[in-house]
Amino acid sequence: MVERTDILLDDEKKDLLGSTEFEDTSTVKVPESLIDQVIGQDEAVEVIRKAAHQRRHVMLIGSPGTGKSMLGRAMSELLPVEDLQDVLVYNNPEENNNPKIRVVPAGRGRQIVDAHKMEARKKTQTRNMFFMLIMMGLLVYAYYMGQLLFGIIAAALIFLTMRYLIPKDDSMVPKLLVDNSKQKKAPYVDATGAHAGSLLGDVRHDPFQSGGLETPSHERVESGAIHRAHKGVLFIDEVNTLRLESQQSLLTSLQEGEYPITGQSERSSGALVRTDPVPCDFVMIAAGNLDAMAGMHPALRSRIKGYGYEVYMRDTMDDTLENREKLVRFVAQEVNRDGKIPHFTRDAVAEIVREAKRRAGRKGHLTLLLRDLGGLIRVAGDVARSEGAALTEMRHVLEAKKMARSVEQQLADMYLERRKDYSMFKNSGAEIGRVNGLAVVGDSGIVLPIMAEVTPAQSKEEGKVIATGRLQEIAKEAVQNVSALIKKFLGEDITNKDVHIQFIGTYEGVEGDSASISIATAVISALESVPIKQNIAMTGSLSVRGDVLPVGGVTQKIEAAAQAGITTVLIPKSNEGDVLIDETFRDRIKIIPVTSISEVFEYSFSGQKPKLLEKLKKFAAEKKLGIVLPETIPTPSKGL
Ligand SMILES: Nc1ncnc2c1ncn2[C@@H]1O[C@H](COP(=O)(O)OP(=O)(O)OP(=O)(O)O)[C@@H](O)[C@H]1O
Repeated sequence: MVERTDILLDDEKKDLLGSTEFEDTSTVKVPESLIDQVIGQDEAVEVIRKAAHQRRHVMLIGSPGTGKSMLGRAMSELLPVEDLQDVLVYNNPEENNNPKIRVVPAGRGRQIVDAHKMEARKKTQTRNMFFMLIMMGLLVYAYYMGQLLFGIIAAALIFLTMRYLIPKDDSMVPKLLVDNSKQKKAPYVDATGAHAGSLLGDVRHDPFQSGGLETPSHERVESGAIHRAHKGVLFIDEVNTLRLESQQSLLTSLQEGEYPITGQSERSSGALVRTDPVPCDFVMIAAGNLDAMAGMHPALRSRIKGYGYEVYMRDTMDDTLENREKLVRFVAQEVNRDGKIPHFTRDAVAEIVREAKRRAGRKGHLTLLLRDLGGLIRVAGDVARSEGAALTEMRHVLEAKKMARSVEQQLADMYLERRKDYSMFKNSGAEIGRVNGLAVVGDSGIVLPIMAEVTPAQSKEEGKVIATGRLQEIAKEAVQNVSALIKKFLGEDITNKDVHIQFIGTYEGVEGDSASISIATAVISALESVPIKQNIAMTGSLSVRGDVLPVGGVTQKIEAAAQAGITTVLIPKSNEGDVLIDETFRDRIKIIPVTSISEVFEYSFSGQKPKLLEKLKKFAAEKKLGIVLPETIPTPSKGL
């Protein structure tokens, strides 16, 4: 069995950036178009290009921060700008509540409105001139009649009437509903979380609904996101969060390519108004995670399926030199986009690449959760800037890593503190039925103590497995599977016993089966009264044959164990390559990859275990589970 403390160290000794030539990121070439800046999502990029050409809708499903909205913006750059149009809404003198719609080429709308305004202004000026002449005549007449005071009062009254009571006649001036005059590319409209009004358009309420003081209804019409996205891209993240009625209306607008605007609030005077259909010929990008897809209106989903593309965004990309070079470009892109932070030195970029490997949590991969990585780049740049440094260096990135902790990491630290306060976990000595398991909360690891206790069965018929600690589906199943295995494993009838398994301090709930080797160890320890070393923590999934299978988040788990003062951690051998622990922890923890549950026992049980060994041998002899056993359970090696 190999003990590894140097996992991935060899790899780090190599230059992470290979022969990529650059001194700092200021010399790295960044492509101009947004679509060429997208990293690691080749399939999505190809689909977006195709969909832009064919004007098809796209559904992008995947983790947040992988570039979904970036692809939406990129698509808008690919759509032809010549097709853009302006939309005007006009008063309808015959039916005030049914404003008329006119579509003109982009830029023309503003000219039309200006021309109408000019005309209305001229009309008002002529009218004002007329009133002025009357006032002057009145004053002259009053002067000659010796009634100047009366004349002044009358003129003032005429002036006030003209100024405040006679409304300006601009009811014929259309309103520019969609203005594309300044657009250099097709519009990109983000309608994430939009309520009905902002998505589909609205008509404002008018408190003065009659008597000549009312605002003409066409002036109260407001465009919706679907109209502003006409000939462009409508991006909706978490499409399932839109109300079902809104999704239904969205579907209608997709099918028709036009959608009238009406007041969305039933009790408002706006609800009486309904315009002619307003064009909304957009390409939709619906984004979200798998839940979003499940919660989506089925008809809307099938429309996208039938008339568009669906892509699953990737979370990681292969760790090749070519992809590392793309990350170099990513750093340059993010620095340029920020505009304030200094460029990165080669070493600083190497540290970012290392972090991308670490965050991938998978052997031979680099993370594509690039928004988060971009966050780290900005914090590092800010640290450098606050020091007045000309370039962002590696030490700034290391400093930023300490500062840019996610809420989950902060939460994990809080739990750690709390557990320390109440001595909830141990890192020395040995104890029966108690294991330091490991789990991941968000993107942070935590030590998750698991206790097992065996008591005579409460029910007469059969003993039960009782697991507590807010276990969710998969975790519950894991507990059941492990207990079945243990019964088989020990070859002992434990049907007359209740096995209590408690996950301690799991306020955040437990999901997954990565604690199954810990559960097995805790239960067997409790059944056989063999103490477990508390300086050891472990993670791994257990097959029904007794093999230790891979789990997720090993790096974070190992770091959490080290932070809790644990000195040895057992991980599945197949996860060996995924380990990329932070330098600060490297000397503090020994990592032992294991392949079978017997190895787990070998390392974690303390003292002599003749009875257990006997059982294991018998068990192996029956070859039920294919476990290879040592001749004797050895005294564990130094430091364990
Ligand atoms: N694949 C990528 N290539 C280059 N940059 C990326 C990529 N993914 C994310 N980024 C960077 O992260 C930023 C945020 O990403 P974006 O908003 O597109 O993610 P998203 O998938 O839409 O997330 P959410 O679903 O949370 O909105 C981008 O503006 C860009 O700077």
